[in-house]
Amino acid sequence: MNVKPDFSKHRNHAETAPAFLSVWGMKAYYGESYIVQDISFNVHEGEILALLGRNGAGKTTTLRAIARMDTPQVNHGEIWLDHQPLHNMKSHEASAAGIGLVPEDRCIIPGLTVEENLQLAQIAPPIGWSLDRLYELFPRLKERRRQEGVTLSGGEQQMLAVARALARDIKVLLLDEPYEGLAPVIVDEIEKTLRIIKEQGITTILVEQNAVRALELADRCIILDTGGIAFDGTASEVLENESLRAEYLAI
Ligand SMILES: Nc1ncnc2c1ncn2[C@@H]1O[C@H](COP(=O)(O)OP(=O)(O)OP(=O)(O)O)[C@@H](O)[C@H]1O
Repeated sequence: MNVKPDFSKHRNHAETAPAFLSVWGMKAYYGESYIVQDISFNVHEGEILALLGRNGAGKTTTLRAIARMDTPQVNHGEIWLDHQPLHNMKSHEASAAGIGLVPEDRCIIPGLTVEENLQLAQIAPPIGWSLDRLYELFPRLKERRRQEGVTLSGGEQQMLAVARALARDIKVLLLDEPYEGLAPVIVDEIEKTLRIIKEQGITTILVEQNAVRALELADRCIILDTGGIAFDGTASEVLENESLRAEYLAI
């Protein structure tokens, strides 16, 4: 008999803990396609949450919904950030409220230097870290500040994308596959930076295909499976649970 493991006992965190970022009953669609299917979860202030799951599980869609991008359409549920109702906001308002989305394609602006990319992020309030503070965190960006952003290496572009998010006054960093296509030594460097960002009190949601690396960094983990939450618990619970990893993460 093939008995499917039951991880549902882990699903109750969203109902019990006080939240900094809270997603409740969120349903997200691309046109007629029902992608994120009534999910609820909490993120606590200062923690790193790994949002994991197979290809197509709905991770990027969830990040985009929280950031209030034009797509997907969220037609049910609530999203609260530090007592502010994100579900009533457009993306620029969510950004002003403290959401910093770093998309998978990094979106470095062509024709602008590293420094101009950072300055552009600070053209309107709320302004976050100063250029000096950003360059202290990312010395490589300081070395290359006069270089056109799109000519940086993949790792450097990822650093620039994260720095650009921090250049605004954010409360939550949403990172979509920051390790994608990067050599392990560069992943080490970015991971180190994310630990420093955490020490500065910023809350992070990390979507990553490299589940082991993400779990080593994260405090908590949510696993999505076909648009629903299959697991909500600590990162170490996932690392220690072989059947859970095999079932949803293929690791
Ligand atoms: N713009 C879109 N229009 C229609 N369907 C979309 C769109 N973007 C994503 N989808 C669909 O939504 C589902 C979830 O996609 P999503 O990108 O959120 O998954 P994911 O978990 O981030 O996957 P991956 O790890 O492969 O990036 C997929 O079936 C995908 O084909």
